[in-house]
Amino acid sequence: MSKMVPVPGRGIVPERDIDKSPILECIDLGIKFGGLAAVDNFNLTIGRTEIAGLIGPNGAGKTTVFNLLTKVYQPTRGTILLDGVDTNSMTTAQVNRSGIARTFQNIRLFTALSVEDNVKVAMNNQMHYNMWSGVFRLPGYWKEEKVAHDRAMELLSFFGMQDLASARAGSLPYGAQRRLEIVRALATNPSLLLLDEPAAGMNPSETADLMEHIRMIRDTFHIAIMLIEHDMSLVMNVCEGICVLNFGHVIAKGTPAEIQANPTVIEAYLGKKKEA
Ligand SMILES: Nc1ncnc2c1ncn2[C@@H]1O[C@H](COP(=O)(O)OP(=O)(O)OP(=O)(O)O)[C@@H](O)[C@H]1O
Repeated sequence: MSKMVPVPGRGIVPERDIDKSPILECIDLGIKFGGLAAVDNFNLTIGRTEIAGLIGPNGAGKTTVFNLLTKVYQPTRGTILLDGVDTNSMTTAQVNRSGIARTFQNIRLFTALSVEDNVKVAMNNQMHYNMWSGVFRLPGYWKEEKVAHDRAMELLSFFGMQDLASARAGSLPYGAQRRLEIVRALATNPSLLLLDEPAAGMNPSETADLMEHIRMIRDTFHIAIMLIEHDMSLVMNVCEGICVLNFGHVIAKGTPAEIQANPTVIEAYLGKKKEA
């Protein structure tokens, strides 16, 4: 884990990312549903290869932040800069092509398709053969198919899932389905990977394996990862910077050690958790 250092205007940044511009900047981001400000005055900067955590009690606004970043929701106010580019006018698909991929709290796979096809469908935004090549199975189609197959197998191997390539996605055990979701997100070639409760429903050994893979993703693909997670041991072990939300507001930002020692956080979140 790289040392976190304070940089004026950017908060704390992993030392290795200091000379690189941030991958994500949220400036005064907010959204209202009716009268409720689900997220308000949200400011956060994420370094190019940072593993960042977004935590907070149930209903704090964490998933809403992911929905704003991926343009499922249009912000009521504020700006999102992805690699320095304002995403205001972008659709969800455009944001994905520009570099943000996500997984969901509830698994969303094509359960009737094979594991490999699930990955290939995710790659679709990068396939270049035209319709006629596909319909008539022309050489361009087969060439792209080979590239897609090789890439899918490479990504599946990363998670040790290559032998499951032809299995039906819906037949996989729960933990493997969660890993496949991450593979599908990686297949879109993101520069920022958003993971919404990746350890939910996993047993302790699967969670430990996931932690290892989150670090490996960062080190292999050199991308940033932002994760929402209720499993505090995972968050405190893998995240370099942590942002804490409560009732839609950022109540703390800092390193795992700073967050664990922050009285406001303990009162709002960790303290409550311990009492439960
Ligand atoms: N589409 C919507 N319409 C109205 N209210 C919404 C909508 N989406 C979210 N909210 C509200 O915004 C608040 C934040 O919800 P959100 O799902 O972002 O919380 P969360 O921190 O992800 O919670 P959890 O940990 O339980 O998943 C909640 O009060 C929720 O009811």
